[in-house]
Amino acid sequence: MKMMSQNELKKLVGEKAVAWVKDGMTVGLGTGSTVKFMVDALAKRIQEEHLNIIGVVTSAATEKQARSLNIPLKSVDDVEKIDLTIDGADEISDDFQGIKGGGAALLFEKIVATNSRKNIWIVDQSKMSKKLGSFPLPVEVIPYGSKKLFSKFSQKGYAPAFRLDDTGQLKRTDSNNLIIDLHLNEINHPHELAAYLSGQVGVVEHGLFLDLVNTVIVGYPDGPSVLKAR
Ligand SMILES: O=C(CO)[C@H](O)[C@H](O)COP(=O)(O)O
Repeated sequence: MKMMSQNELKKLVGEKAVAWVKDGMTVGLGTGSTVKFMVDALAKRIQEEHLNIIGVVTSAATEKQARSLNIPLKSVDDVEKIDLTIDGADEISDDFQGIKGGGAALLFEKIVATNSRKNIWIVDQSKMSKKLGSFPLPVEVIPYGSKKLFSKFSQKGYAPAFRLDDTGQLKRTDSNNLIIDLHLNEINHPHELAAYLSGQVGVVEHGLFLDLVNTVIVGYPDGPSVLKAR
């Protein structure tokens, strides 16, 4: 069998996922390289099948792509409901908990996901793991007081690192916040950690997406596998 590259696996699941989109739906559009394939495939379906779809984006990057493909868009605040959100993920555990935010879009992604009736994650096989924690956990923080939060995380043994952009400057999110990545290796109690992080003043959001996903589409070299989470 021909080995498929990671990119080919991402394309496979991106194209597969748009089969869940039905005419008339409001669809949350995630962020990242896998979602990019999905948005391309969705635009193609909208055009070829004359579908009436409203997209709700989760980042400036996805907005730019969707607009360039003429996908009609609305803000999360201007739609009554989101039928379905299709997004990528950085790590998914056996029990379908997730880490997201590798693309620094976790805040809008979580707002859209928690306002969606159904959430589908699309990933290549490398994102699946037994237990969460091998992917550094992104925490979005406001700049003021961020060094204090950093010290707290350090004292707790979370091995924090401020995320940098391509030019070596502190990475700014779409909301002009900063990202602290926590190098945890293993997350044994994700709900407890999520509650702790949410309780810290200055933390805007964290990348633990718990009890949120309904369906995961995983790209394997012999084809996509559809897993029902809840
Ligand atoms: O959470 C995200 C962005 O904040 C992405 O969904 C996640 O990083 C996966 O990205 P990719 O499809 O490029 O691997």
